[in-house]
Order: sequence, then C-alpha cells, then structure tokens
Amino acid sequence: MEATPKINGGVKYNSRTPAIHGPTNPMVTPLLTDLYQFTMAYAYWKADKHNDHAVNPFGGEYTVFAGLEECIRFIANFKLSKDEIAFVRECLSPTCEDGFYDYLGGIDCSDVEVYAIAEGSVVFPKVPLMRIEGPVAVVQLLETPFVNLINFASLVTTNAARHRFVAGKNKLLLEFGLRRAQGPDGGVGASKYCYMGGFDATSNCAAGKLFGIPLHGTHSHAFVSSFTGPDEITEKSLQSHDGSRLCTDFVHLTQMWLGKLKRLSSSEGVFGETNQSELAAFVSYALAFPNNFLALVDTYDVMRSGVPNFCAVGLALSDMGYKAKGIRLDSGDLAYLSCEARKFFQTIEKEFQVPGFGKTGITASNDLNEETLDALNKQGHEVDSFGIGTNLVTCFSQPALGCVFKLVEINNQPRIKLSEDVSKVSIPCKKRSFRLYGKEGYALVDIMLGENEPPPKEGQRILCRHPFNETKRAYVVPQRVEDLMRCYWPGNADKAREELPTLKHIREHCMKQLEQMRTDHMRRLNPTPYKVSVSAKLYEFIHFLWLNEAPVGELQ
Ligand SMILES: Nc1ncnc2c1ncn2[C@@H]1O[C@H](COP(=O)(O)OP(=O)(O)OP(=O)(O)O)[C@@H](O)[C@H]1O
Ligand SMILES: O=P(O)(O)OC[C@H]1O[C@H](OP(=O)(O)OP(=O)(O)O)[C@H](O)[C@@H]1O
Ligand SMILES: O=C(O)c1cccnc1
Ligand SMILES: [Mg+2]
Repeated sequence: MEATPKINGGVKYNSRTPAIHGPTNPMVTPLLTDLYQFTMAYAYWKADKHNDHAVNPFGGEYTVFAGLEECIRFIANFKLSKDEIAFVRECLSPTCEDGFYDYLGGIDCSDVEVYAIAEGSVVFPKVPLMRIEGPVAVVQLLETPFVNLINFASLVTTNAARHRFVAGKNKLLLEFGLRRAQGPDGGVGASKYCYMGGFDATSNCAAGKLFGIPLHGTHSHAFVSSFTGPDEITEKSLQSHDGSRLCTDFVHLTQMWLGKLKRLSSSEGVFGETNQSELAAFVSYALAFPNNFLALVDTYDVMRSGVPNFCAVGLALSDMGYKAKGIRLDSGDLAYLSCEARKFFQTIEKEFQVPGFGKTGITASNDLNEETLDALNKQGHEVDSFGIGTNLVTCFSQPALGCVFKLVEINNQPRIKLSEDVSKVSIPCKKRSFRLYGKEGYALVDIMLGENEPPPKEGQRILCRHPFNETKRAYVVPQRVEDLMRCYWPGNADKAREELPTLKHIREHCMKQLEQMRTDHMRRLNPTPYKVSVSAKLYEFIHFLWLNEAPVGELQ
C-alpha cells in the first residue's frame, strides 16, 4: 500500500488511501436509524429534491466531544445491502415507487463532506460540533446514527472528565461499570469513552482488547467468602522474589506476623481474633499473585479483621522480597477507614522498619460519584485510587445528552430554526468556529463567523457578540487563535482529510483541552458560563433572517 500524501497536516483522500474500518459495533448499519429518515428520503426523492445540497451542523451542549471516529467509520462504509433495502420496502407504504429503492441501492457517502471539531475537545452550547454537507436525502439518513454515536459517547466522556476533575490529577481512576452498564454496547462504549475522558484503566477485558485500554482489577467478596480457613491451603510454599530462598510454609509465616501485629502496643485493643477464612483467602491470593497482592478488606470488618489480615500477609510477602500492592475498601465511611488504614500502615513501617509500607495503596469503591468524591476531598482521605461503576457508566445524574442536528443551509440558502426558547434558535449559515485564548493561556471565548469572513488573528482586536442578546458584546485581542473545524471526510472532493487519531492521542488531547479551560468554567457548583459568540456580521445576518422568517402576529 502506498504512503498517503499529506497536505496541511491532513491526508489527501484518494482511491489509494487505506480503507477506514467499519464501526466498532456491527449493529451500526444504515438501518440503525429512525423510520422517518427513510420516509423523508422518499419524499425528497419524490419531489426531486434529494440531491439538493444540505449543510447540517450539530449544536453542542457543554461537553467533551466524542464519537467522531465511529461516525467517520460509519460513513466511510455506508452502503445499504439488498436485504436492508428489502426491509425498508416492507416498512414504507406500498405506494412508494420502485425507483426510490434503486436510488437507495446506489447511495454511498462519496458526495458527503464532514467537517468537525477534534474528538476529545471541550465544546460549548451553540458551537457546531460537526458540519455535514451533501445531498439532502443522504445527509438526512445520517442524522440518527450520527446523533446516536455522538450523544452517549460525549455524555460518558464528559462524565468521566468531571469525575477526573473532582478526584484530582494524581489519583488512579478505574472504571468498574460493565456489570451495571446498559447492555454490552453501553458497557464497551462506556469503557472506551471513560478512558478518553481521563480514567486510567478499566476492568472490562473486551474493551482492553478492542481499544488497548489498560486493564486493572482486584478481587470480589465472593473470593473472600469462598474460603473457610487456612487448613484449606495445601500448597503453602513461596519462592522469594529473587529466587534465592524458599518459604515452605507461607501460612505459618503470615500467622507469625499476625501475632506480632496483635502484640504491637499501638494496636492493642484495636483487634483481637481476625477472621481466619478471610486470612486464608488473602494468603491464597498472595500465593497466586505475590507481585500483585491487593486485598478487598471489608468482607467482615475493615479495621478488626481485613486490614490486620492484609498487613500480616503483606509483611510475610515483604520477608520474601515482595511488595504488597494494597487494599480495596468497598463499604462504610471511606474517608475514615482510609485514614485509619493509612495510620496502621505507617505504624507498621515505623515499628517493623519496612520502608514504603506506609504508602501501601488504598483503593476505594462503592457507589461513588462526583458528590461522594467531593465529600471525601472535603473531609480529608487517604485513598489513592477510586473504582467507579454504576454512576459513571450509566451517567446516572444525566442520562442523556441533547446534541441535535439542524439544517443550516440548502442550495447555498441559509436556513434558521426558530423557537420560543431563544437558546434553541439555530445559528444559520455555513460557519467557521474559532477559540480565542487570552494572556494567561486560558480559552476566553468561542466565536463563529460566516464562511467567507476573514478569520480572527492573533493580536488583532475583534468584536465578539452574544448571538441573541444585543447588549452583550466584548472586544477580544486573542493571544492565540484555534481554528476548531477540520475536514474529516471529504468524500470524493480533492481535499485533505484529517487522520483519525488513536484513542490514546484523543485522551491526551482531552486532558490538554481541560487544562486550558479556566477552572471556574469547570467547577461543579455554579460554574461561570463560557462565552460563545458570533461576529458582528453574523449577528446582523441571524437577526435579519429571524425577522424574515418569524410571522408577524395580528391582534384583534
Ligand atoms: N466519608 C464519606 N462521605 C460521603 N459519602 C461516603 C463516605 N464514605 C462512603 N460514602 C458513600 O456512602 C454510601 C454508603 O453506602 P451504603 O449506605 O450502601 O452503605 P455501605 O457502606 O455500602 O454498607 P454495606 O455494608 O451495606 O455495603 C456510598 O454511596 C459511599 O460511596
Ligand atoms: O459501586 P459501583 O460504583 O457500581 O462500583 C462497582 C461495584 O461493583 C462491585 O460490587 P458488586 O456488589 O457487584 O460485587 P462485589 O462487591 O462482590 O465485587 C464492586 O465491589 C463495587 O462496589
Ligand atoms: O476488579 C475489581 O475490583 C472490580 C471489578 C468490577 C467491579 N467491581 C470491582
Ligand atoms: Mg458494592
């Protein structure tokens, strides 16, 4: 295969360009759409309007934009099969003419162009995420699958980014949601987009394989409660880390350490007899994974059993040259318990001269969400890593994102969608969007301009107007100007195409973007609204079109 010619950092698309794979989920076919897209396509076709040139952008909500790669994979492979066409024929009225089905069989996305903001970018309401240009009937057929591919992806990426924002940069964030996700696609999609939004790893093996996301995991309560006592352990030997020594009875070594822990003056009265079946579970896990010993300590009693048992096994491992990884807390007051566990680890480090034991990892899980993370921060805690499932992957606090798809131009004629609710009025025309950065490196404002207006320039003052409120405007002298829209699908047009970045690159882009936003825009409570504006020229045009389209009422 020939190398692809590069133009302006993009790839010039031609027949030799490597093929783009189909969507990750094989369920994403041209039939993954609403029936009305086919009925409208028929009506366009019947009115001989199907090839009219339409321009549709998505209006963004405040969000991290995700799902673009899947959209491009979808259109790059868009083709209705004979089977699918036969099904559409069954669904539509028997009066629909045969010619329409011949037309459906012939369509692909070679006449479509897609411009979009880079995946993983932070975006704001009103600024189009994507602009799709092409024959109106084809563009219409793309609406539902595109919105489907983008809404959940962006919602869950945003949710992950919000959890990362509250947890802080230095915490390890693990996505544990597969079992509670909305079906297989909800689970796999959530794992992918949580990673994009800033999580470090997932427990979902399928997502690990499909997307190369790091996998991470501990063990469950079932593992702990499946043991009844140390007598169950028959193979008790453990080779030291450097291979030079053999401990023939690791159970005994652990029991010895447990005795020493009990006699520690600082732990006197804290715990008596620990649960021996739990100890057996921990010993077995340590024998299986001496380099990765991480124990779930809340099955019986965290401070009276789980933590001392863990420490006894950890100290025995340390004797053999290994370093225990840590504990997981999955119930109770996570702030209090993490602080108590940390104190215990630190005492052990000091009393038994085990360097680093005080820093043993503490993972917390159990119904965590932004609020609980925030509460833990306020109380003070010693958790190093959070495992988050249900609230993260189901987007419990906001189950759907309202990105929409609006027609903004047909045959070069700008179109507008009016609404009683001003915030829902669409911004007409083919536009270009720019992000303007200020002196301190933070994003100040996004501005949309008509396609033919000269773009904003660094150091040059530009008037930014609120799209609907006449009194709100500001002059901005940008220190840096970012052109937000790039061509990701030129169809057959002789244009450069942006390469689709890897998931890791998108994740890095997302992290960088979030850092460039002022924290008051990102905070959970009463965030400062980010300014989204239009040029003076576009402002005048929107209002001209608005007056033109809005009917004049008559009072009697
Ligand atoms: N210090 C804390 N501050 C605020 N919320 C916390 C704190 N510690 C834990 N939580 C949250 O409180 C909730 C406690 O859950 P729940 O009432 O089900 O009890 P539990 O600890 O899970 O008990 P169980 O032993 O029945 O599992 C969880 O959502 C958890 O994330
Ligand atoms: O609470 P979430 O944010 O959804 O995080 C995932 C949860 O899933 C597991 O519990 P589960 O009761 O399913 O199994 P386990 O405790 O036996 O592992 C895990 O222990 C967490 O509590
Ligand atoms: O590995 C874990 O600890 C895990 C995985 C999925 C769900 N809860 C916990
Ligand atoms: Mg649980």
